[in-house]
Amino acid sequence: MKIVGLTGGMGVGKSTVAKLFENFGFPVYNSDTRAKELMVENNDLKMKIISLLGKEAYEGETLNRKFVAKKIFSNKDLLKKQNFLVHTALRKDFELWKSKQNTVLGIKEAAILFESGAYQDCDYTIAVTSPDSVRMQRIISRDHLSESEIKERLQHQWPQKKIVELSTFLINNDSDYENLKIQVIHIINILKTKI
Ligand SMILES: CC(C)(COP(=O)(O)OP(=O)(O)OC[C@H]1O[C@@H](n2cnc3c(N)ncnc32)[C@H](O)[C@@H]1O)[C@@H](O)C(=O)NCCC(=O)NCCS
Ligand SMILES: Nc1ncnc2c1ncn2[C@@H]1O[C@H](COP(=O)(O)OP(=O)(O)OP(=O)(O)O)[C@@H](O)[C@H]1O
Repeated sequence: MKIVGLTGGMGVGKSTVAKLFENFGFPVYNSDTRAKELMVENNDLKMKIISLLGKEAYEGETLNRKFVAKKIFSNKDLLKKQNFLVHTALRKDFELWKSKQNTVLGIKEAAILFESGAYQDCDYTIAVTSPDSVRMQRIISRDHLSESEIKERLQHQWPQKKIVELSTFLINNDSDYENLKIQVIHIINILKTKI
C-alpha cells in the first residue's frame, strides 16, 4: 500500500481535503484525532504525559485540552518532549492501521507531518495551503480561539512555503469547495499512473 501524507498548517483545509479523498474511496488515517484518542486510551502514554506535564493534564479520563495547550504552546522544550511521546505511540498505531487496509493507496493526514518526522512513512506528500487571512477567519469561526491563541500555535508550525517546497503535490485552498474537488481529482489521476 502506498501512503500519501496530507499536511499543512492549522486551518488550511486538510480535513476538508481528506474527506474528499475518503469520498473517492481512499482510507484516511487522521493523526490528530488518533493522537487525542491514544492520549486517553494508551495507559503508558498517559502516565508519561502526566509525568511530563503534571496530573492536571487529565480531568479523570478526559484530556484537559486547555491546560495541555497552554503548557506546550508556551514552552518549546515541553512541546518537543510531548511531541516525541505522542508520535512514538502514533507511529506504532499507524503501522497497525496500515496492516488492516486493503486498498492500494491510503492517506495519512497530519498537521505536523514534516516537523514530527512522520513524512518518513509516506511515499508521496500533499501540502494544502491557504492565504493567512483566509485561514485565520476560518479558524476563528470554527474553533472560537482568539487571534493571539491561533498565532501562538502557528509559531510552532513551519511556514507554508517550507512545507510546499518539501511536498510532492500542492493544493491551493483559496477558493470554494468545487475548486478543491477539481484539484483532488487531478492528483488522484496522477497517483493512479504511479501505482
Ligand atoms: C494540544 C491539544 C490538547 C490542543 O487541543 P485543541 O482542542 O485546543 O486544539 P486541536 O487539537 O483542535 O488542534 C488545533 C490545531 O493546533 C495545531 N497543533 C496541535 N497539536 C500540535 C503540535 N503538537 N504542534 C504544533 N501544532 C499543533 C494543529 O494545527 C491542529 O490542527 C491537542 O492539539 C493535542 O492533544 N495535540 C497533541 C496531538 C498532536 O501531536 N497533534 C499534532 C498533529 S499530528
Ligand atoms: N474551500 C473552502 N471554502 C470554505 N470553507 C472552507 C474551505 N476549506 C475549508 N473550509 C473550512 O475552514 C475550516 C478549516 O478547514 P479544515 O478543518 O479542513 O482545516 P484543517 O487544516 O484540517 O485544520 P486544523 O489543522 O486546524 O485541524 C473548516 O471549518 C472548513 O469547513
